[in-house]
Amino acid sequence: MGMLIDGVWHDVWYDTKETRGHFKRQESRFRNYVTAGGSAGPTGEGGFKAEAGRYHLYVSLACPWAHRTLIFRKLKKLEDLISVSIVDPYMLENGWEFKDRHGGTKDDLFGSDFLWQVYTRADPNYSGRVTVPVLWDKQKNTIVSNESAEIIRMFNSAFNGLTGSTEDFYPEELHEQINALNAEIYDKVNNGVYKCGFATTQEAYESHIGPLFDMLDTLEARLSKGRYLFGDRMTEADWRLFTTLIRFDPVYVGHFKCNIRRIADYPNLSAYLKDLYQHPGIAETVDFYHIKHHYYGSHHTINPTGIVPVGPVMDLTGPHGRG
Ligand SMILES: N[C@@H](CCC(=O)N[C@@H](CS)C(=O)NCC(=O)O)C(=O)O
Repeated sequence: MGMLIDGVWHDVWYDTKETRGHFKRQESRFRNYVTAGGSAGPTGEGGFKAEAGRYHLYVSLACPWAHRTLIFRKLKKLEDLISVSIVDPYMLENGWEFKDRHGGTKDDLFGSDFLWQVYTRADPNYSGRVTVPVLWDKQKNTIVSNESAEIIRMFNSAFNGLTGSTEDFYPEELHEQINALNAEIYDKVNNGVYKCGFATTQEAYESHIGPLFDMLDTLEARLSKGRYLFGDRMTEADWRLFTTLIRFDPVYVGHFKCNIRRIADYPNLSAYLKDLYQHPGIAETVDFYHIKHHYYGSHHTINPTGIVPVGPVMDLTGPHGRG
């Protein structure tokens, strides 16, 4: 674990001293958008036109944020258009690495050993964390974006003319409602589990675990009324929630101490999780080896022995009853 300071790698853990034990996630730095015609998106610069073979995605199969982008690449039929490299599950003193083992790959573009070398290719003086996912432009030789929430929106619509896939997971009429629900789920659930797990004081941990489970209770009730978060309509909000739910019982309950209840204890959330897992193509994007080995094996401040628990037994393939 570490970060780049003026283009030089430093091995440092998250600093929670100034925040009284609270984990604060850093804002993503590269914020351009790929668009159908290459015009600028809501942030960043223009010039990133949707083209087959032009973009490359760097992901971790362990990371819930990167997982969103792999799901959208699958749902929107982008696999032949956008290539992928997968980092090693373990993120240690050199940060994310390319090791070509356990289903991880080498850096297919540059043969780098470490992901930070991809960041310094885009900006030799980059300062900040070196995170996945990264969307790379092979033409301009730079990073388009390292913000998953924005990458999935590009995937949702920018390439439609090339793929013919017009399914819309961010429909215009629901923009406001989706944004509002995303914000709450992000704060209390997606990032909430990290705030519990990376807290370094009892007080900080306890201040985040209540809101996390209150929100899961709210979502449990909401999912008793409709198949998806917005009734019959599957949206990006479902997929953003999915990547946290699928990691919850195997990792967040134990490793991040989010153990008031398991997802398995919530009838609607657990059936909803199964339903999404069984959606065509999705199970292939879920890799429990990477998920478990990454968290339990990379965070030595939390799990010094690095031992990866064998359980839990999960039933994701049985009937979900939500059709
Ligand atoms: N806001 C970013 C967050 C990405 C993120 O934090 N990824 C984690 C992995 S789950 C990471 O790469 N962490 C490395 C670090 O913080 O040094 C996004 O959603 O794309």
